[in-house]
Amino acid sequence: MCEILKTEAITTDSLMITIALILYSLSLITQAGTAFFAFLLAKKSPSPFKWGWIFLGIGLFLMLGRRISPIASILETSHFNLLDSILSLLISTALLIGVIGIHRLMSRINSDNDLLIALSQIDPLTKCLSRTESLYKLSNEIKRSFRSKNHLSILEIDIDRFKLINDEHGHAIGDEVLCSLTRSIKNLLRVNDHLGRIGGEEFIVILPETNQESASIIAERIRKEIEQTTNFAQTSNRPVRLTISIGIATLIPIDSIYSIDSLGISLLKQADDAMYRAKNNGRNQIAL
Ligand SMILES: Nc1nc2c(ncn2[C@@H]2O[C@H](COP(=O)(O)OP(=O)(O)OP(=O)(O)O)[C@@H](O)[C@H]2O)c(=O)[nH]1
Repeated sequence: MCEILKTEAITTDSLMITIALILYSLSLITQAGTAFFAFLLAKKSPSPFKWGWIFLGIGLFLMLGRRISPIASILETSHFNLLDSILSLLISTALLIGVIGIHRLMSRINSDNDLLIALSQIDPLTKCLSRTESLYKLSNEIKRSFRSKNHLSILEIDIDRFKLINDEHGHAIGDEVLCSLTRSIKNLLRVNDHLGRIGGEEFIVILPETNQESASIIAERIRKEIEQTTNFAQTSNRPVRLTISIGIATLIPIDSIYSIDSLGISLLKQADDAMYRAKNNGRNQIAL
């Protein structure tokens, strides 16, 4: 009888030892996997986050000793603590879930960030460049013009009597007209040119490596195309036609005492003054 009880106790003990060993091993594998995952994320992440992941990975890696020592102790002495093995697995699992959670949160923040950057660069209605991005592109092109010693031209385009279009057809049709006009202008530009909306019905075209003569030819081509288009609003029951006035300004890249920002502002002012001259001379024309 005593012998049977002793055998049963030994069997139960071996089972418990096996369970504890399995739990500690699972905990070890989970934590090693988490450390490996953190190193993998470090490789893919940009600088500020990279170091966070590296230190987390190193911490998890060093803590593997805490998972290995109970396994070694059981194998050496057959002493085990079932509760500790359960806790060990719970801690490793919690660490893995935590790392996955932080990774998902950071991916979300990154994609929201990308969206915000895209929104600040693109005009939400017409999908051409926003005013901020247009001015940024302009200062970059001014720098490039000085480096390459090539002329740079800009066009300021303003729709003539756009208020009348809004009043006659409604604001929604007015918005459709702005979108169609953007598409029409884009179709006439080269891939290196930039088109941006800098005001309600005011656009800028940045023409790199373009002198005043070429800029006038491009401006006239755009003006003519818009004048000849028979309808800018497909959803309107009456066709919407329009004309535009264009002011042209050209930068000649000779040594200047002015900063890039002042040159950009002055170029915009020249184009704006030219555009108002075109308006004052009767609209539907280009002016230098
Ligand atoms: N539909 C629509 N209209 C806009 C938008 N932004 C500005 N506008 C309108 O554009 C019109 C601009 O009017 P004005 O500045 O008087 O100029 P205009 O009527 O085009 O006349 P000129 O420029 O002198 O030829 C206003 O009626 C604004 O409400 C927009 O995003 N959508």
